[in-house]
Amino acid sequence: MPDESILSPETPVAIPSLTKALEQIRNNLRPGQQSMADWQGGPLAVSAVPGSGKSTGMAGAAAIAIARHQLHARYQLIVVTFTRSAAASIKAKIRQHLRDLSLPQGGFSVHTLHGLALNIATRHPELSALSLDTATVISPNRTHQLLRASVEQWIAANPRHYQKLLEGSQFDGEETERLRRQSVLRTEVLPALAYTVIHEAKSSGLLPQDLLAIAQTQHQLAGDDYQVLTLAAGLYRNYQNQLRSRSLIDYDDMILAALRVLEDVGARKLWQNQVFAVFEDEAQDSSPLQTRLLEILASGGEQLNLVRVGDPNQAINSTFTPADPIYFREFCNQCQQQNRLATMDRAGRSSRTIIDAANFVLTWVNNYTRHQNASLQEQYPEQPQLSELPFSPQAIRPVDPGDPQANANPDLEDGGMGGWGDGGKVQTQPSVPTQHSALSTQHLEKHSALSTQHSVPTQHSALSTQHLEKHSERGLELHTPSDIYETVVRIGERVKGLFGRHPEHNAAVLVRTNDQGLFVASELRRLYPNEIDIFDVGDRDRQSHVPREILSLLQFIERPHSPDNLKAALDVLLNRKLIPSQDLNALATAPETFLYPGPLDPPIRDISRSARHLCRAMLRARMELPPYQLITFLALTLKYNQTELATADKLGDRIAIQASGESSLFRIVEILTEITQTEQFEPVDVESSAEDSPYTRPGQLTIITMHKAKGLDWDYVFLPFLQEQNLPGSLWVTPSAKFLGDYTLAEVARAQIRASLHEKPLPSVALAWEQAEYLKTAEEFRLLYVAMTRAKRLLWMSAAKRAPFSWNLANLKRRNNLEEKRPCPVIPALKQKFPQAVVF
Ligand SMILES: Nc1ncnc2c1ncn2[C@@H]1O[C@H](COP(=O)(O)OP(=O)(O)OP(=O)(O)O)[C@@H](O)[C@H]1O
Repeated sequence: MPDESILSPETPVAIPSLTKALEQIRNNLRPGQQSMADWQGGPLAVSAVPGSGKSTGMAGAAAIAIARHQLHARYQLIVVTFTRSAAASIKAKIRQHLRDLSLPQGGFSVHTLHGLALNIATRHPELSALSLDTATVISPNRTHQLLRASVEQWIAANPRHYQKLLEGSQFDGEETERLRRQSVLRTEVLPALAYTVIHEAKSSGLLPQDLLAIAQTQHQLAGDDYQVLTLAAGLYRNYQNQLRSRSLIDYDDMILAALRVLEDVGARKLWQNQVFAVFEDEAQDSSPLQTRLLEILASGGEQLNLVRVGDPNQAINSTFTPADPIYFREFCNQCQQQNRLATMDRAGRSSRTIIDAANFVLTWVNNYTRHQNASLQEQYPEQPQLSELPFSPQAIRPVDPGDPQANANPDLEDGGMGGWGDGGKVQTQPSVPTQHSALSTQHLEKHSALSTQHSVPTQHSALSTQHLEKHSERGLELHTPSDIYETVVRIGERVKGLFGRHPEHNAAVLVRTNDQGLFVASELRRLYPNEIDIFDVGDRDRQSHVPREILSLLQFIERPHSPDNLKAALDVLLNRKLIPSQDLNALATAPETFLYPGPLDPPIRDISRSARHLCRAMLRARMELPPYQLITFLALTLKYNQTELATADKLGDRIAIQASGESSLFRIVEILTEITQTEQFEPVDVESSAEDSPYTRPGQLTIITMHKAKGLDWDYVFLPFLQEQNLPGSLWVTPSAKFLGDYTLAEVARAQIRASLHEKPLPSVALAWEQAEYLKTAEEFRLLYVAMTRAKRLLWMSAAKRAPFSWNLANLKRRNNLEEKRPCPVIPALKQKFPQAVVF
């Protein structure tokens, strides 16, 4: 590439060494990535397949743009991505490039979309009507008090409409049934409707009155006996009033507040003058409103300096945000017309077989959906084309020889010993007779049906070893364990074998739900104590343990004479390993004797001394510290790590704002109780670079949901429990709410809002329900695709023959609620296409 395309002719100092260094960055990129590096201005869309190096390419392109345009702290490149961890990782990459180029670090900043919006909104409180000194950001869940209060207000103000809901599709007036229905409506159906609709409408920029206007354009939609959108608009209005009266804001408010700021000409100019361009990663996940924000920031000059990089096939947020993949596809189409679309279809992450399997699934699912679409079209001939296909037809291709990525498209080096054969070996030649091998042998014996069922045992292992030699080279395994317990044993054995040979590699089990993750983690810990290094991300995310633990301790210091409070506090200390194991009930039954014994009380046992000491220290702190400082004190007492301390601080700030000056311990406990009961209090992520990510450490088996796994990769990826019930699954009406009909109000409302946003006619209730189902199915298949494309060397997939309907851990431990389950429809198709990969 000639020098002048790296440093533009306007660049005043064309330093030869800098030019060379920039060229080197560019040369280390693939052709698709280079099109980002060559960007000089104007809009650019980059549609990229999984593993093609979007973030790597964007970091290189960002460094080149910063150097080329001599950006600095007052005229910056803004890089935006979806999650905090992705932001930390791309920031680290850009910093490294700038260090290599000996350039200052001020020419760029990296944000999440919400972080950027909050930044803009809080700098201009007078325009945004949002100030963090007076407002608190919340992310209410379905049972949040705000939603319940909005529902109650609506019921009180709309008795006739409510009566209609109570009557449902049929009602004989029986009193117990009426009470039951009331309870279902108040606690389940209406809060769910409010939760879904408020988020859908608000993040699309619709106000309650807009929703009402949409409802009123439509006179009597077929089947809309409950006037769902009118009802939803009422709930939304109440919610907004509640927020305002309590000085709270939610995440959607932040984007709206930032847009309000940018509507002001002066403020807009101020921001635009500081922004040279915006680079957006994961663009398929942005809602139209978020995109609007970026467009405004990027249009300070003569043209729109906006580079959007994404993969419409990895859009997995469309069922809970309005980030429908059609928006990014549209942007790509517009750019294509101006010859400003680049594609990146080469990817070096996965082995060829894994790439083949992912490509196969993409095509298969589109064909499968086309069929479904055709039959719906027959059912509803008057409606326009239902929806787009789940996937854009973009195939992943392995990289060309000479690619800059070392060891691209890596094969599985498994010594020909992989697969269930590792498990088989344990069965035939148990290693050291540890407690574990006894356990797993016992386990395997329980499952001996699995070997005898399929073939004579010896023949089976011979067969499978032979089999494995072939397919393990290929890096794809398709298992059909007899049930979910055997699934975990197969994973455990396989992981042990692989890590035994390659301790430098990493692995992950990707699950569809947190409950499944909890089950896998608990089974693996039981079967392989201290043998497999497990990192259960769900467990960490339940950092709701921070609010819960602090609450238990505060409740204790507020009412130390309550045996329940003392017991809960001691439980926390024991869980954190701050006191030795002992019978806590014995201590908790007589709090006073335990805490401040009189001269006649029997002496305390040595083992309980540290417990008494810690409890007394906490009670002393109550006397000596102002209430807000107690949270920090307790966090230190619990010896929290860095992330937990940061989370506790965030919690303290949040409570201080919400209590607005009323700083009694009683009030703090009250607020914290509400937070633990109704919110997912998000833990603080302490920044870590991609290389040092806690999710991908060598020798570690990470258990993580498919959603969270996005953007990450591992050498070995296990996808268990691919049952049709979970993937794609189907929308479901709880039996308790069936009196309203065979659909949920929330999904119908969402489909109607979406149709209106996409400027299509509002669908009837029956069709809205079908569309919601269609949307969900498409997204579930994209989720599977994301999960499959996380694997580098081994992709292990399984659909057990027997699985539970619900994944309640207590029931699963009793092993009595398994049912025959059909596999996800992709699995039989994959088996047919890749017979070598089938493991019996
Ligand atoms: N030009 C390159 N040179 C060397 N390695 C590269 C290059 N581009 C990408 N890689 C490597 O390829 C892998 C995938 O890259 P990256 O995570 O950026 O992909 P992605 O497109 O963002 O993936 P996904 O969308 O699936 O999350 C990483 O290990 C990265 O280091």
